[in-house]
Amino acid sequence: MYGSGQAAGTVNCCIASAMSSLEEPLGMDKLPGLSTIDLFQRFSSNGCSTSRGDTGMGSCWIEQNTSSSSNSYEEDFEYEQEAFTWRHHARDIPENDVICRSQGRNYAAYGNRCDSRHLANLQHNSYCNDVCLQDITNKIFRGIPKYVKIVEVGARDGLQNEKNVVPTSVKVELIQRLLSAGLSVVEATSFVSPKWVPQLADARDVIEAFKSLDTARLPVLVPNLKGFEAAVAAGAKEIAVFASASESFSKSNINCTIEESLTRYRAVVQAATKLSIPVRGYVSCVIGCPVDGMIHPSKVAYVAKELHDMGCCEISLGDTVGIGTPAVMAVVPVEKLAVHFHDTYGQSLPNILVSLQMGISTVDSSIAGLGGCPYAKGASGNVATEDVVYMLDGLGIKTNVDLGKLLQTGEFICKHLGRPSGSKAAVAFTSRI
Ligand SMILES: CC(C)(COP(=O)([O-])OP(=O)([O-])OC[C@H]1O[C@@H](n2cnc3c(N)ncnc32)[C@H](O)[C@@H]1OP(=O)([O-])[O-])[C@@H](O)C(=O)NCCC(=O)NCCSC(=O)C[C@@](C)(O)CC(=O)[O-]
Repeated sequence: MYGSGQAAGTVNCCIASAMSSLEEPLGMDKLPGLSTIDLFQRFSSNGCSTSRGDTGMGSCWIEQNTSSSSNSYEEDFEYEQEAFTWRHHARDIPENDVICRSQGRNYAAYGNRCDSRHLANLQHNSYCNDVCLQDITNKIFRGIPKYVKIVEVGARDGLQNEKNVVPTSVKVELIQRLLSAGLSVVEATSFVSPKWVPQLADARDVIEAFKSLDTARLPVLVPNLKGFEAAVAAGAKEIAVFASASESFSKSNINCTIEESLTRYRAVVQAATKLSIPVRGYVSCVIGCPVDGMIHPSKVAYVAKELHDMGCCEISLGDTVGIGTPAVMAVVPVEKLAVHFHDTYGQSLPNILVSLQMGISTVDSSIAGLGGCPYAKGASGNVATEDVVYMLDGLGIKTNVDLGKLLQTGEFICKHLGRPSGSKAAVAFTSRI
């Protein structure tokens, strides 16, 4: 049995509409049964009640004191000193001032536009009793990690699908900004065939730009020994190999079978181990494949185990959690697992929540929700890093990422690409400003 154990009992909103990270919608019968109403009723009976008819995630107003609904910004301001809130009130805010709140912290940007200087000086006023917040979080999301490592994949996964070539200088600045926003791992590029992914043909130049930056963790994708050697020559200190749980996707993505890819990766991991270079392993299409349809969890577990056994220190799953992940957890320690969601059906955040409940504490995401795989038709961008950080902030989970700087970074790359952000949080903050 899979998909019913670990996730049961708490986060249901995630489950109701969970779908494949790439294409396949999953039936309700495949998902753990949970009850939102039950969750919130139980929660309310513990001294907190929901008001204003909000019960949805992200807009849950949980009162600690009885309070009538207030109509002014000042009232909300005072009220929130004692309230746990995921709801953001913007009533009666002075015209040119923007108050953006997250988990009892106010990010205040003064002025009538999203100016980087203003965002850089965001005021962090702690209105919320952290202890209470943690207590509430613990009740709802029992076992949820206190810290989540975000692996930012925007510069690689996000850009690889871009038709117009992004100049190397823009890629380098994007990576610099992501690092300065506090992201500890920024996947920088891929050493793949430039015929297959022309956008990343400048991989060497991108990595060389960071050669002197010893502390930055900038893993790169390599599909074979040739890519590995080029990556090492350029100065890469961490790599990732990428296998698939779907035969068809493996062929279309790296032009070989799953077994052939594992043989290649064994050689790569062996070479990397000799140089003490850590290797991350990806498993793509772990639920659905646009061509092969549903993928059996045992296949996912097999590929994940092979990658783990050959020496990959972390396995990132493109998974709809609740189905495939438990099968993998039986063969790979949970602390070595990461989740990697494309937001094709808008289910990434709830899926991440369920992943956290299962004990996973590494989440891949992409700035401004950029991305999509050129060899997975229909797969949209990754879950936006801004949205992940906003949600984790709201849950009181540490990421060490500065949301203000992240928003600026998203603005920077979207401006360059000439398109709006794929991050809901970024759009919301910008529309207020
Ligand atoms: C794997 C190959 C190279 C096989 O491609 P192939 O055509 O089968 O390779 P080949 O060995 O026959 O060589 C053909 C040519 O490519 C060259 N070549 C061979 N290897 C390299 C290399 N490393 N770097 C540069 N050049 C290379 C090689 O030297 C030769 O050059 P030529 O003699 O014709 O001039 C190709 O299929 C490829 O590069 N695929 C990469 C596709 C890719 O990057 N996809 C996106 C990443 S995966 C992803 O996004 C999913 C993930 C990870 O995010 C998780 C998720 O979302 O689920």
